[in-house]
Amino acid sequence: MALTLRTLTPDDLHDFQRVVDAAFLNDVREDRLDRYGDLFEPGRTHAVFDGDEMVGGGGVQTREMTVPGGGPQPVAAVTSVVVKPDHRRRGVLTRVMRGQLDDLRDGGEAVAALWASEAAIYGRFGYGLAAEFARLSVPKNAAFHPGVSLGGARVREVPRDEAMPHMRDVYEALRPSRTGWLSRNDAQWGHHFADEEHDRGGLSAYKYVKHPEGYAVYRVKQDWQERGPRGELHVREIAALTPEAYAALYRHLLDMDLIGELKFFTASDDPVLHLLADVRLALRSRSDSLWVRLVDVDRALAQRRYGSDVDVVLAVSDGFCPWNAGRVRLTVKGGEATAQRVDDDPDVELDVQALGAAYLGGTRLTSLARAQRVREITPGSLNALSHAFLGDHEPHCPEVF
Ligand SMILES: CC(=O)SCCNC(=O)CCNC(=O)[C@H](O)C(C)(C)COP(=O)(O)OP(=O)(O)OC[C@H]1O[C@@H](n2cnc3c(N)ncnc32)[C@H](O)[C@@H]1OP(=O)(O)O
Repeated sequence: MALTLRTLTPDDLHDFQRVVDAAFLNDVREDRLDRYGDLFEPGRTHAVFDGDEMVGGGGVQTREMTVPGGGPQPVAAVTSVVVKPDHRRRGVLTRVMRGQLDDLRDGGEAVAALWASEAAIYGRFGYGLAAEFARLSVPKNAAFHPGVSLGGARVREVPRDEAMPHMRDVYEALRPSRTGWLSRNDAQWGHHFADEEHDRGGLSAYKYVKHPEGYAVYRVKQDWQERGPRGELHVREIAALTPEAYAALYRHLLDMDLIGELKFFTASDDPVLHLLADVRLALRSRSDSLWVRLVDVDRALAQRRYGSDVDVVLAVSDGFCPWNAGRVRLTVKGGEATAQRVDDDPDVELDVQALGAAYLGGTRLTSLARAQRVREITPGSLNALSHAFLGDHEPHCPEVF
């Protein structure tokens, strides 16, 4: 099989959408081929061809992602990585990853990030598990601890048209300080809150809650049982500028009549757990969310800030992007970092995958060392480095892209 790789032209977008549908086992809807067109950037979307047939591909969205202390920074948001079911395990994905990362090296973003459909796929390409999300389920009427203030502002259910501009303002105000949050253009806002019948998975249309300092968006699954209604309220997104607004929005959702339970996915350190008087009422599980790849280790390391001063030489290995391999001195003074290539003896040895995992401050380098993914050479250097990488909150990406 002679495989070739190239980026798309706008004329290829329908074919690419068909490959996406085939790969994700979706029904191909010819009338909906334009639907995601504005999410793909043809010049940044690679496709692999077997002769004339497009058999796989993968895209990059040009976005920003907030990094610890460094605010929003450019990120290559990798999306729609797909191979047709009859062309798998023949290296098509590997060709796409090669093309993407080579292009990024050439003046692109220093960091790439993605959500993985399966967790075993991307480690080999240098992506590390950088963030987790929590799945929470909280019963209706769960009480808050007695010190909680809901403030005095009114919470209102409003139409989508009224909610959207307010949501965008709140999101933008929060984004610079929320590690893992992404910039969203109009198309991405529209896609994230797409609300046609088949987007709903059997649930209601979105309902929008507005607080002067926050918002929540949810769907409902009705469930009329013999003992009374036990509907499910699925929170799509909740964001608030103040603790009072946050508590008021949750109180509104938790006290909704006809509902038995609130279900949502959120940051693994979501304060909602600590709002509850009885934390065990919240059933919770965690899973991987963002996978991060440092495309240019030196630039990426200098792009974020750190929690404490440190001066260590890292011996970095990188099998897939060998330009990153070598010794880098990371020096942090007052939170600001420089990363310079040196010949000095290394203090810590690690793979680029481990650096990607630690990058957002959500995965401790000390844990990675216990998992034999990081090796301390100079005693004490690992603890110092691990501590410096931690952020003041867990990274979270509220949007699967
Ligand atoms: C960011 C995102 O878009 S995530 C979405 C990813 N896409 C999907 O899940 C859609 C369904 N799956 C697919 O389209 C394909 O199976 C893909 C894209 C996951 C893999 O594509 P392939 O062309 O089969 O991968 P390729 O042949 O290049 O495999 C490279 C290596 O990864 C391994 N690999 C590929 N897919 C998987 C997987 N799902 N689980 C574990 N290992 C995998 C291969 O075994 C191979 O290993 P080797 O180098 O040791 O031989």
